[in-house]
Parts: sequence; structure tokens; C-alpha cells
Amino acid sequence: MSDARTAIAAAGRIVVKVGSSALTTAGDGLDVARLDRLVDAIASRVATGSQIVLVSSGAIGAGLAPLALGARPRDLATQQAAASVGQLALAHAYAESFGRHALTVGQVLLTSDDMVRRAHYRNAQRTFSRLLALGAVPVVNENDTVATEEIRFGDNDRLAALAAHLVGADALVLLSDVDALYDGDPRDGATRRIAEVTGQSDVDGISVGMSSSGLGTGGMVSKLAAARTAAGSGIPVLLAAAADAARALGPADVGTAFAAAPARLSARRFWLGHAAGTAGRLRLDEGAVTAVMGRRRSLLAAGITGVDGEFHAGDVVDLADPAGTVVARGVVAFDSAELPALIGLSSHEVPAEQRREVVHADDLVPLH
Ligand SMILES: Nc1ncnc2c1ncn2[C@@H]1O[C@H](COP(=O)(O)OP(=O)(O)O)[C@@H](O)[C@H]1O
Ligand SMILES: N[C@@H](CCC(=O)OP(=O)(O)O)C(=O)O
Repeated sequence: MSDARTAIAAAGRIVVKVGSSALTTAGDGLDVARLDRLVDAIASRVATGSQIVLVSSGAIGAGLAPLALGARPRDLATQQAAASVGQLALAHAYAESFGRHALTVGQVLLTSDDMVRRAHYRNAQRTFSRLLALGAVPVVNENDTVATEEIRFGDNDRLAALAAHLVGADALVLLSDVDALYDGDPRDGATRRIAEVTGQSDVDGISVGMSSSGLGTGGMVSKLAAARTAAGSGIPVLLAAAADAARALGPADVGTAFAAAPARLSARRFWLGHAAGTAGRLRLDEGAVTAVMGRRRSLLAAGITGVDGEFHAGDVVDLADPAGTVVARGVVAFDSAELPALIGLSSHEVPAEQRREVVHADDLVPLH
């Protein structure tokens, strides 16, 4: 067995994500029999001592039939109305289903804003930790009814990858209606299953497509991006069919396993790189790009050529190269109003009370 599969089989804490296409059918809504089978697999794993956080899609799909809506709506307001109805049905079905195993569920609804704001992030971390310590199974979804276009995750694969880091998971299991990653969209005919992904070269050149069910959102594109985010931060990932949940959560001999990168980023650096929204942008000259990216140095005023946006000391900002490409993110130590007078100055020219790094190396995360 590969290292990733061994790690997933031994994981003490796992985030399991299940997609709409595996739980709901257009027209019929929530498929309780399929949900029960998934819950049985999770309960078996919990019985062996593992802790599971379940990220479940399906609210919009489950809300269509009760509202007499045929297909998945395109406009945000109707999606939100469907999610409002469907989330209640989903939560109820999980409470009933886990109840068959004497397990209690707790509902956690998150927006991407909760990942951006550090206080929200910490608070969510505490809630998960208490729920798990109390023996409950947290059931997570995006808080669809309040999420506006700007603050939406939009796809739960990304939410699951961020949640895996937030709860300190040892593994992420993505369950869908497809049983593995293939070298092309399986709907297009003959394709080969990719059992192990150990690096970028394993996925170079494969063709990934969007959702086939009309219920899911991101298709394989968002699953690959989520797998890369989690694996890149030290969490092994298994992609498998929800119908194979028992085996995916058992000996892990199915699906596609993504090997974890060796070093797990600290929660803070992960948050900076992946989750934080930015308040503005600093434009860097070539020398500064080399210093902060190549030599992991702090960013000094001398290497800044421009400042965009309004921000305060302590906010997260983008760092862009001379071509305008964002190459890093960091916590800025000055208000945007202070910086124009300082940019381009050498340290000895900066007034003594302002003589500090603009972004300290410890607060700076390269994005490549
Ligand atoms: N290279 C690929 N390998 C596997 N599946 C793919 C690939 N490209 C596209 N897909 C499609 O992605 C779909 C899964 O995405 P989606 O419907 O969004 O699932 P979910 O609702 O579980 O998030 C599959 O049904 C499959 O048709
Ligand atoms: N929050 C939405 C799910 C959005 C989503 O990412 O769906 P999917 O691609 O099926 O995982 C819902 O519950 O319907």
C-alpha cells in the first residue's frame, strides 16, 4: 500500500466530504438510502476510535423537490431559497441516520468570510474541537442562505480542504459519484484510472471536466484543486465514490490517493496563503521579488514601487511582481496612508519611528 493509503487507513481525525451528486437525484431530491449507507460507513470508522468531520453538500439538491423546482436554479436567490429548505431536510436526515448508531450530530455552517477573519477561524476551531471531544459528528456545509456572491466558497471541495486544515485532520476523503480520478473525463469514453498521485507530473496533461450530474458544482476541476491544497499542506487525500465509502474509510484500497507534501504548514501560514482575503496590494520591484521569494527575506520599503487599496497595519495584502502577478501574501505593518511617503526609501532614509519591515518574513507566504 502507498504511504498515502497507509496514512489514511491509520488517520485519527478525518474530514469526509460528500458531493450533491452522491446524495441527491434531480427530480427526486434527497436519497435517504444512499445517505444511510454513507452514515453506516462513517459510524463504523467512528467505532474504531477515529473522529470524523463530515462536509456534506446537497442542500440545494434536497430543496428542489419540496419547492417544486425542476432543475438546479441558476440565480443566487433561488439557490439560496432551495438551500434553506434543503439544509433542514439534510440535517434532519443526518440526525436520524446517525441516531441509528447512537451518534449525535452538530451542524456547522460556514462562509468563506469565516476563514478570512482570524477571530472567526479560531472560534470555528474551538467549536469543532469541543464537538469532537464530546463525541459528536460535526456536519458542515456552506452557509448558503447568507453567503453573497463575493463571500461564497462556491464549492464544497475547497471548503473541505480548508476545514481539513482548520480541524488538524490527518486525512481528507472526497466522495463523489465518480470512483476515481481518470486521465480524461470518463464520460468521453476510454480513460485510465489514476490510482496514486505523488506529484504534479502524475496529473500533467490529464483532462478534467465539470460536473456531469447537473447537481454538483465544481466537477473534477474543484476536486483536483482541493486535493492539491490539502496534500500541499501535509494532508493525504483520497478521492473515491460515495458508494464505496465503506472501503474508502476502511482499508483505503479504492479511488485515487494523493500523497501529502512532507511539511505541514503552520495553521497561520496556511491561513495566510489559502484562506485570507486581501485588503490591498503592494507592487514590488524585481530586486524585492527576488529577496522575498528566493531568499525568504522581509519586504522593505525600498523594494516597493506602488500601493493599491486601503488597509490598516495588521491586514493581509497581496504582493505583486512588476508584471502585476500576485506572487505572495503577507501581513502588512503599516496603514496604506503611511506608505506612499516611504516607498523606495532606503532604511537609513526612513524616519526612525517607522524603521521596520513593511512585511516581516515570518508574516509572508510565497504563493508559488
Ligand atoms: N478526469 C476526470 N476524472 C474523473 N471524473 C471527471 C473527470 N473530469 C470530469 N469528471 C466528472 O466530474 C464529476 C464529479 O464532479 P461533481 O458532479 O461536481 O461531483 P460532486 O457533486 O461529488 O462534487 C464526475 O461525475 C465526472 O463526470
Ligand atoms: N452548499 C451547496 C453545495 C455546493 C457544492 O459544492 O456542491 P458539490 O459540488 O456537489 O460538492 C449545497 O449544499 O447544495
